[in-house]
Amino acid sequence: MKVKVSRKAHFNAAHRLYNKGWSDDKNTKVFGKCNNPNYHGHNYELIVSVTGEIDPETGFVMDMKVLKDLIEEKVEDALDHKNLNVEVPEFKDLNPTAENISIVIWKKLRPHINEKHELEVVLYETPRNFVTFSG
Ligand SMILES: Nc1nc2c(c(=O)[nH]1)N=C([C@H](O)[C@H](O)COP(=O)(O)OP(=O)(O)OP(=O)(O)O)CN2
Ligand SMILES: [Zn+2]
Repeated sequence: MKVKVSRKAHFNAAHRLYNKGWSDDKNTKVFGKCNNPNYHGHNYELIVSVTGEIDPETGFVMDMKVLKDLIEEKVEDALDHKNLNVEVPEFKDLNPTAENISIVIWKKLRPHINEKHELEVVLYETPRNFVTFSG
Protein backbone atom coordinates (compact mmCIF):
# COMPACT_ATOMS: atom_id res chain seq x y z
CA MET A 1 0.00 0.00 0.00
CA LYS A 2 1.36 3.39 -0.99
CA VAL A 3 0.77 6.58 1.01
CA LYS A 4 1.46 10.19 -0.02
CA VAL A 5 2.98 12.48 2.61
CA SER A 6 3.12 16.23 2.01
CA ARG A 7 4.84 19.28 3.43
CA LYS A 8 3.83 22.89 2.78
CA ALA A 9 6.40 25.66 2.50
CA HIS A 10 6.59 29.16 1.12
CA PHE A 11 9.04 31.65 -0.25
CA ASN A 12 8.93 35.18 -1.64
CA ALA A 13 10.73 35.95 -4.88
CA ALA A 14 10.89 38.54 -7.64
CA HIS A 15 10.93 37.82 -11.34
CA ARG A 16 10.34 39.15 -14.80
CA LEU A 17 8.95 37.03 -17.62
CA TYR A 18 10.56 37.65 -20.99
CA ASN A 19 12.17 35.97 -23.95
CA LYS A 20 15.44 37.64 -24.84
CA GLY A 21 15.13 36.50 -28.45
CA TRP A 22 11.97 38.58 -28.90
CA SER A 23 11.38 42.30 -29.45
CA ASP A 24 10.14 44.49 -26.58
CA ASP A 25 6.77 44.70 -28.34
CA LYS A 26 6.37 40.94 -28.56
CA ASN A 27 7.46 40.46 -24.94
CA THR A 28 4.88 43.02 -23.82
CA LYS A 29 2.20 41.42 -25.97
CA VAL A 30 2.85 37.90 -24.64
CA PHE A 31 3.83 38.55 -21.01
CA GLY A 32 1.99 41.83 -20.33
CA LYS A 33 2.58 43.22 -16.82
CA CYS A 34 4.78 40.20 -15.99
CA ASN A 35 7.31 41.63 -18.46
CA ASN A 36 7.80 44.81 -16.38
CA PRO A 37 11.59 45.49 -16.50
CA ASN A 38 11.43 46.60 -12.85
CA TYR A 39 10.47 43.05 -11.84
CA HIS A 40 7.59 42.12 -9.53
CA GLY A 41 7.19 39.67 -6.68
CA HIS A 42 5.04 36.75 -5.64
CA ASN A 43 4.38 34.96 -2.36
CA TYR A 44 4.92 31.44 -3.64
CA GLU A 45 3.24 28.59 -1.79
CA LEU A 46 4.79 25.17 -2.26
CA ILE A 47 3.48 21.67 -1.53
CA VAL A 48 6.04 18.87 -1.79
CA SER A 49 4.67 15.32 -1.72
CA VAL A 50 6.48 12.00 -1.41
CA THR A 51 4.64 8.76 -2.18
CA GLY A 52 5.80 5.29 -1.20
CA GLU A 53 5.39 2.25 0.97
CA ILE A 54 5.30 2.68 4.75
CA ASP A 55 8.45 1.49 6.51
CA PRO A 56 7.11 -1.13 8.96
CA GLU A 57 9.75 -0.24 11.57
CA THR A 58 9.06 3.53 11.71
CA GLY A 59 5.53 3.77 10.35
CA PHE A 60 6.84 6.55 8.08
CA VAL A 61 6.94 6.83 4.29
CA MET A 62 9.46 9.59 4.94
CA ASP A 63 10.21 11.49 8.13
CA MET A 64 8.43 14.87 7.74
CA LYS A 65 11.18 16.55 9.76
CA VAL A 66 13.73 15.35 7.21
CA LEU A 67 11.47 16.60 4.39
CA LYS A 68 11.06 19.98 6.12
CA ASP A 69 14.84 20.40 6.52
CA LEU A 70 15.43 19.35 2.92
CA ILE A 71 12.96 21.93 1.55
CA GLU A 72 14.50 24.65 3.73
CA GLU A 73 18.04 23.82 2.64
CA LYS A 74 17.50 23.08 -1.05
CA VAL A 75 14.57 25.33 -1.96
CA GLU A 76 13.97 28.14 0.54
CA ASP A 77 17.66 28.98 1.02
CA ALA A 78 18.10 29.06 -2.77
CA LEU A 79 14.96 31.01 -3.74
CA ASP A 80 13.57 32.97 -0.78
CA HIS A 81 13.91 36.77 -1.11
CA LYS A 82 15.81 36.35 -4.38
CA ASN A 83 15.43 37.95 -7.76
CA LEU A 84 15.07 34.73 -9.74
CA ASN A 85 16.28 36.16 -13.06
CA VAL A 86 19.37 37.77 -11.55
CA GLU A 87 20.38 35.76 -8.49
CA VAL A 88 19.43 32.15 -9.22
CA PRO A 89 21.74 30.48 -11.75
CA GLU A 90 19.10 28.03 -13.03
CA PHE A 91 17.13 30.98 -14.48
CA LYS A 92 20.02 32.66 -16.25
CA ASP A 93 18.70 31.31 -19.56
CA LEU A 94 15.33 29.97 -18.40
CA ASN A 95 12.15 32.02 -18.07
CA PRO A 96 11.08 31.91 -14.39
CA THR A 97 7.47 30.92 -15.04
CA ALA A 98 5.62 28.87 -12.45
CA GLU A 99 6.10 25.83 -14.70
CA ASN A 100 9.87 26.25 -14.89
CA ILE A 101 10.22 27.09 -11.19
CA SER A 102 8.35 23.88 -10.29
CA ILE A 103 10.75 21.83 -12.44
CA VAL A 104 13.82 23.53 -10.91
CA ILE A 105 12.48 22.76 -7.41
CA TRP A 106 11.77 19.13 -8.34
CA LYS A 107 15.31 18.71 -9.71
CA LYS A 108 16.82 20.21 -6.56
CA LEU A 109 14.91 17.76 -4.35
CA ARG A 110 14.86 14.57 -6.42
CA PRO A 111 18.45 13.43 -5.66
CA HIS A 112 17.71 13.59 -1.93
CA ILE A 113 14.50 11.52 -1.94
CA ASN A 114 14.55 7.71 -1.69
CA GLU A 115 14.68 6.49 -5.29
CA LYS A 116 11.77 4.09 -4.62
CA HIS A 117 9.54 7.07 -3.73
CA GLU A 118 7.63 9.32 -6.12
CA LEU A 119 8.10 13.08 -5.80
CA GLU A 120 5.46 15.71 -6.70
CA VAL A 121 5.78 19.49 -6.52
CA VAL A 122 2.74 21.80 -6.51
CA LEU A 123 3.60 25.48 -6.76
CA TYR A 124 1.11 28.31 -6.23
CA GLU A 125 2.24 31.56 -7.81
CA THR A 126 -0.94 33.36 -6.75
CA PRO A 127 -3.80 31.98 -4.65
CA ARG A 128 -5.55 30.94 -7.87
CA ASN A 129 -2.66 30.13 -10.23
CA PHE A 130 -0.78 26.89 -9.60
CA VAL A 131 1.18 24.21 -11.42
CA THR A 132 2.04 20.58 -10.68
CA PHE A 133 5.19 18.67 -11.69
CA SER A 134 5.99 15.08 -10.85
CA GLY A 135 8.81 14.19 -13.21
N1 LIG B 1 1.29 29.46 -17.70
C1 LIG B 1 1.66 30.56 -16.99
N2 LIG B 1 0.99 31.70 -17.15
C2 LIG B 1 1.34 32.78 -16.41
C3 LIG B 1 2.41 32.72 -15.51
C4 LIG B 1 3.12 31.49 -15.38
O1 LIG B 1 4.09 31.36 -14.62
N3 LIG B 1 2.71 30.44 -16.13
N4 LIG B 1 2.74 33.81 -14.76
C5 LIG B 1 2.09 34.93 -14.82
C6 LIG B 1 2.50 36.05 -13.92
O2 LIG B 1 3.81 35.92 -13.47
C7 LIG B 1 1.66 36.14 -12.64
O3 LIG B 1 1.28 34.87 -12.19
C8 LIG B 1 0.49 37.03 -12.82
O4 LIG B 1 -0.68 36.33 -13.19
P1 LIG B 1 -2.12 36.98 -13.05
O5 LIG B 1 -3.10 35.93 -13.30
O6 LIG B 1 -2.17 38.22 -13.84
O7 LIG B 1 -2.03 37.36 -11.51
P2 LIG B 1 -3.14 37.89 -10.56
O8 LIG B 1 -2.51 38.46 -9.38
O9 LIG B 1 -4.10 38.71 -11.32
O10 LIG B 1 -3.78 36.49 -10.13
P3 LIG B 1 -5.12 36.14 -9.43
O11 LIG B 1 -4.99 34.68 -9.13
O12 LIG B 1 -6.21 36.43 -10.42
O13 LIG B 1 -5.19 36.96 -8.19
C9 LIG B 1 0.98 35.12 -15.78
N5 LIG B 1 0.69 33.95 -16.55
ZN1 LIG C 1 4.86 37.07 -11.92
